[in-house]
Amino acid sequence: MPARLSEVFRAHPVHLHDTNIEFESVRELPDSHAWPLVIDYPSEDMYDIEAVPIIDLMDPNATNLVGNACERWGVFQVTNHGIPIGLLEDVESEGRRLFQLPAQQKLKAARPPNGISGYGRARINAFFPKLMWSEGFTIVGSPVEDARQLWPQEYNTFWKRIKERSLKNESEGASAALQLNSYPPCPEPKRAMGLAAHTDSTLLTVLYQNSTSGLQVLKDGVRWVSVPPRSGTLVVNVGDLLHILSNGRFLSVLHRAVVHRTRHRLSLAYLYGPPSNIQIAPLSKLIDQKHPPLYHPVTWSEYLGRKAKHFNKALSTVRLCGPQNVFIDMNDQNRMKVEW
Ligand SMILES: C=C1C[C@]23C[C@@]1(O)CC[C@H]2[C@@]12CCC[C@@](C)(C(=O)O1)[C@H]2[C@@H]3C(=O)O
Ligand SMILES: O=C(O)CCC(=O)C(=O)O
Ligand SMILES: [Fe+2]
Repeated sequence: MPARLSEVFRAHPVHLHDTNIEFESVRELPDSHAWPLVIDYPSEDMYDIEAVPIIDLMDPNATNLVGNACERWGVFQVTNHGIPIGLLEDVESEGRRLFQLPAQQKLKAARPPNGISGYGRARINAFFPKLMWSEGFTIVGSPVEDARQLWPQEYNTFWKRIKERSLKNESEGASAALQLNSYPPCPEPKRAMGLAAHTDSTLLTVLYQNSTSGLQVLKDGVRWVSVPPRSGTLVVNVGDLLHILSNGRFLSVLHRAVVHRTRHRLSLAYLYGPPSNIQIAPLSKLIDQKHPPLYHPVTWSEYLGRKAKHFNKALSTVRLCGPQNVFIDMNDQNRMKVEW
């Protein structure tokens, strides 16, 4: 089994870069990118009855609020998080500069089929018959070599800003990936998909979105709820590893990104997990006779391998047999939620 994140996909190559389009110049949605009509596409006259909780991290009750949000939603937004907005805007503008490059230039830093870092489509494209209306750039470790390919003359600006401001590396006790996502304007947004429904494999994902909406989360398995951007606010998603660590008490949230007719959306996802070779198992203090462990121990590396093979069914592949007192978790018919 690979120990480092960068080695995970050697055994799970995906070939995704053979048909690339210049999104900005396309006037009609090509058949390759035409999905069935998007249900719950956000509309001006539709408002959500329930909204994703917004939590002020300086609130004395913040810990409880976070716990409740993780149990009910698997997602919440935070204010007063201490991350300077200027830092996020700097990374956003570097991302914008990258995605504005001509396709041929970006492809010089293409993520190899068996690699983790670089430019390209989200790996999850491999599980769908249609292509997504987005492009991404994944950074694990230093992006210096990719930056050298993208901007041979002045690669320093990009990698210094990204490295100094946003990445922790594996030697500092955690693993993380930074994912820059770009969703160009789309001629037929209701028939396109920016990023299809998925859960993240992380412990937590911290997401910054520019001023254009697009992120939606599935609530109670029945409706897509939009998470509109609010200045200075970050979105936090519960990932599959936290779902396992909490023995199913916290829900990894199914989410997707829809696209817009005229607006270009950018998001930055900080995908945070444990050191890649540390085993994650349900916490012993959550286990008793009424609550037996529901998941096998698994490392992030192993889990990413399962995700690469089974995609949204990965969580059920590490599932042990269920307890007596369960009901089907509406967020995903492949898994179950425990009654607490
Ligand atoms: C560490 C990782 C999590 C991730 C795969 C990756 O290697 C880097 C990109 C991450 C991302 C972002 C978009 C959605 C996602 C499912 C994908 O295909 O790439 C996630 C992966 C994940 O959380 O499993
Ligand atoms: O762009 C978004 O809002 C979602 C991005 C996302 O889900 C991801 O990068 O994993
Ligand atoms: Fe995600």
